[in-house]
Amino acid sequence: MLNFDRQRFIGITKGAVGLRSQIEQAVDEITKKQIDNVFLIGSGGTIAIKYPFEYIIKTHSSIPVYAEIAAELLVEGHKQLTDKSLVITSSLSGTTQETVDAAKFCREKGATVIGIVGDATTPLAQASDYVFANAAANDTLVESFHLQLLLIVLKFLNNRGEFDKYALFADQLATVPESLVAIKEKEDARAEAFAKKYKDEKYHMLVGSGNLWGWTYLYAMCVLEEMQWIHAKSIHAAEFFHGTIELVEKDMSIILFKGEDATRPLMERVERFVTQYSDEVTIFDAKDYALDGIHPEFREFLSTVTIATVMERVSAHLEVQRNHPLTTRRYYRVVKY
Ligand SMILES: O=P(O)(O)OC[C@H]1O[C@](O)(CO)[C@@H](O)[C@@H]1O
Repeated sequence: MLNFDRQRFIGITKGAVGLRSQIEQAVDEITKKQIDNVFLIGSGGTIAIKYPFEYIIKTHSSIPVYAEIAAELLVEGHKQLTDKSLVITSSLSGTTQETVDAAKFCREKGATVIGIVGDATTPLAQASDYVFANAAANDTLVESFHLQLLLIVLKFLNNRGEFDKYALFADQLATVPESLVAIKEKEDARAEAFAKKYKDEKYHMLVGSGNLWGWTYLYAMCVLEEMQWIHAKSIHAAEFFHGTIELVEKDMSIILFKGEDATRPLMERVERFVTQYSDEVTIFDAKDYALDGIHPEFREFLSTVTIATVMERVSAHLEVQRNHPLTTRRYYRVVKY
């Protein structure tokens, strides 16, 4: 496969699931603190990868959960943030200033801070009470962070008596790295065809919901806009009919990310509409991807990793077809703002 190193990918994803015992030990300690609420904090891609966990906690637990953008939290504060809050934050570089500052702010309030990083010596790690480190890069960060977050969040719900199948789930998670490679292999030709067809497309609408809303926001902003300089809008399937609908044209590129959670009918409603009025609808459906070691009832938790692993193939081909490296920036960390 184009620009893909199997061994590196397996090493990173196995590194994430291999943190299981460290995560369980930390979560057991944290649970003893009688946590009242959970804050999921990040910036850009790292808040986007938290949104599925806001969804998972809302739909599986009675504990209040808040997904907060780091810079916004810093200026407005949060009355629910206390010494009984569990804060989960992440930064691959460990140096994104507003994320690091938000972790420090939460710690000053007495909250317990978990930091997920690529390197345990970075500022976010130093600002956290519990650190999970797994080296990754932009092409693997969603898989790495999502797998760790699944272990953290579902173990926490297990300790609260809200997810009794955690041990089985965590055992089965170990099979995911190999499945993801097989999914990439299956989808690579389709990803290449998409990149060839849409390399000069000026605008894409991306629609997602539930577990995949964060991914939809991430792919539009952090990949198409940031890494490819292509205009893109992320639209929640439930909101599609409340505005965006009026822009649909026969030649409008519309990308649908379909997951396997309770919100799937919202995506099906959008699909029925857009396939009638646009000839350029591309569907990436988590249901199409085999996860042999995973019990069907756990599949909804993995939509983000399967879709992200496929879209990494799309990004790899877009970069080549458009002759625009995914790493090129003209402003981000280049100029001051
Ligand atoms: O994970 P880090 O190193 O904090 O980087 C966050 C940055 O990376 C991105 O997620 C993608 O480049 C941006 O949206 C965000 O600003």
